[in-house]
Amino acid sequence: MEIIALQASSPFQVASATEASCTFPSKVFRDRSSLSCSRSWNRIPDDCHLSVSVSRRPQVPAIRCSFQDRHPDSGSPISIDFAASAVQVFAEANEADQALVLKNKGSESLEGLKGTCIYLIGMMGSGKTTVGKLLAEALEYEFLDSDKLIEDAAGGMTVAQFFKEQDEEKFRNAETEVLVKLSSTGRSVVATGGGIVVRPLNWTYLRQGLTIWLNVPLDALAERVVAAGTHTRPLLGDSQGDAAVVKALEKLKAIYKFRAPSYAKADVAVCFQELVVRLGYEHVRDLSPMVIAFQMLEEINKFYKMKKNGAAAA
Ligand SMILES: Nc1ncnc2c1ncn2[C@@H]1O[C@H](COP(=O)(O)OP(=O)(O)O)[C@@H](O)[C@H]1O
Ligand SMILES: O=C(O)C1=C[C@@H](OP(=O)(O)O)[C@@H](O)[C@H](O)C1
Repeated sequence: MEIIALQASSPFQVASATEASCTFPSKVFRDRSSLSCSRSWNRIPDDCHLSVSVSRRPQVPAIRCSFQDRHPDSGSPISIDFAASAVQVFAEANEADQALVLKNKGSESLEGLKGTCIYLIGMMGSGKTTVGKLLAEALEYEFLDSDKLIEDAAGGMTVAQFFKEQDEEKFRNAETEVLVKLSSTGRSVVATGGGIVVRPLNWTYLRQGLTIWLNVPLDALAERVVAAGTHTRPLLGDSQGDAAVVKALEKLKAIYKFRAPSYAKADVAVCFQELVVRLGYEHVRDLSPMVIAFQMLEEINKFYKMKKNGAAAA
């Protein structure tokens, strides 16, 4: 049997509970880490369609399956091993299984975290609050929202009122004060305000916890914040009507340009665009909060594993 490294392959797609398929080579498999191919052949026919049976066990971090057939041209035997990444398996599981897996995964992460606070950072609308709540539940951590803590400290004044009646500088001072208090706590997932990263002083406190950046494409953010109403996010102004998404996107672009290097300082990042490609989805809106929370836990575990290996090697 001729064995040649596979050059082009496609996203591994789970079609149903028991069927998965992979079509060569019309689509390019972009995430090589989640596909391993033990054997291949020298010319892959354009229309070669491979079907495999998959054991669906979401509790298992990754599934492997193998496929055996004959090469359509030469008739020689072929054998291919696939491995789907953990998030691919998770994304295909039903909600009840996902809840269970998230809980198990959360328990696994506790060993590395050792009670460390988690600070979620990212642009406004990136899902820090939505996903943060799920993450806190999985870890049995407390969920806190820095905007909410600022509002409470200001006697219930909303963030939007704060910007209107005082100014951004005073809001940022209040934000730092909240962060100072938070830095002496543990076992919390904190959804921070999108602008917390710009003050270098804030990093002194953020660094006492684990920072996770939710890296979401700006066009998806613009859609979300307009759907939620831009009046709640004073830096975007009040964009309404047909051009609202376009206007919000322009503002987000300007803000992001300035902040991107600060977000990139996070210990861990979850890149939504990468996740979309890996899962073979069309759009960021296809990523459920559960899938994002799962991927966060994956990244947290990876981070502490690398840290442990680094310490052992030193
Ligand atoms: N994965 C997601 N899928 C769909 N909608 C989402 C997702 N994450 C967040 N949202 C929606 O986007 C808006 C902003 O989310 P939120 O969690 O408040 O962001 P942040 O706290 O980062 O500002 C909310 O209306 C929320 O329901
Ligand atoms: O990006 C920012 O500067 C801000 C984001 C908001 O929080 P969210 O990121 O939770 O929307 C809030 O703190 C305030 O409107 C300022």
